[in-house]
Amino acid sequence: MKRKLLITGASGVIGSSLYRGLQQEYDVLATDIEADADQGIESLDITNAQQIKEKTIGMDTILHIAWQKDEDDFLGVALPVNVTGAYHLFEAAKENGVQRIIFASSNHSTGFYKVGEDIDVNDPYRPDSIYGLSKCYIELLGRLYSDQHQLSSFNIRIGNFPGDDRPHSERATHIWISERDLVQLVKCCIEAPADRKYMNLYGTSANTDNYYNIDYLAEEIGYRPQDNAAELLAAENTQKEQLPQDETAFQGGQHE
Ligand SMILES: NC(=O)c1ccc[n+]([C@@H]2O[C@H](COP(=O)([O-])OP(=O)(O)OC[C@H]3O[C@@H](n4cnc5c(N)ncnc54)[C@H](O)[C@@H]3O)[C@@H](O)[C@H]2O)c1
Ligand SMILES: O=C(O)[C@H]1O[C@@H](O)[C@H](O)[C@@H](O)[C@@H]1O
Repeated sequence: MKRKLLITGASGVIGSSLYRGLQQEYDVLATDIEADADQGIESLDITNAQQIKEKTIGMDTILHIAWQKDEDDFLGVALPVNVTGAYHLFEAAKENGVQRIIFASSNHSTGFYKVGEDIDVNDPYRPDSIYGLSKCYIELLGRLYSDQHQLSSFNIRIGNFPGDDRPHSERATHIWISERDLVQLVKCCIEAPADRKYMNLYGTSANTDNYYNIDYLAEEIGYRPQDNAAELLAAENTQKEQLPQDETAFQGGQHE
């Protein structure tokens, strides 16, 4: 029987790619705040605890992608929508015996490390914004629920996924992830053994000069990225120098 997968934020840039890429293999319930009957996307607002309780019944895995763009407005958006929504989701998952939540976290949870600094996925958080900080909070919500309850929690710190499958800045070439690599990575997270209770990982393609070491993911969860931003640019004769440069010294750079 196919695994039952709930996707939140399925109409967005990342959500729609993942919905497309995963719907053959899994029994997907695709949701977003805006329903889209033509695409098979049902309405689910992550701030509505009751709706979340209903939609998580019988699910094996939740792919939590929904996010209201917050422009670093903690009190107005990040806290009441994104943080609160994640809390409702973890609570409902616990009550309904969901096995794993995979959360679309971000490189901005550690974006204040300097360019050139080698960082490991277990290094301390260094959010570069209120946005990044709320990602840290939700990652730790996952840590708590995995330690305290039967829930497994995976946080993918996604690099840069612009939607047209190519990097648009010099900075992006260090953290870019292609659509097929992201789909593969999420499948690896879904299929990782059930006793793997908690995992943080960076989600990028196999970019030359990647900011993060992701090689160990091949052995740990079977992730073997096929794409590389530098090779893609070389194939189309674009030099990195021709792309917009980021003057900040921090890995999180400008919010693109
Ligand atoms: N695109 C990237 O480069 C990137 C990188 C790192 C992390 N992320 C994370 O991935 C996720 C998706 O990013 P995206 O680029 O696809 O953004 P997006 O804005 O295209 O998608 C977000 C989706 O969430 C939905 N949404 C908003 N409020 C909602 C609510 N209250 N309830 C349910 N759904 C709601 C929106 O309608 C939208 O379809 C976000 O959590 C983002 O932080 C994205
Ligand atoms: O760092 C980046 O490029 C990306 O980071 C993600 O967290 C944001 O959701 C996305 O809008 C940015 O483009």
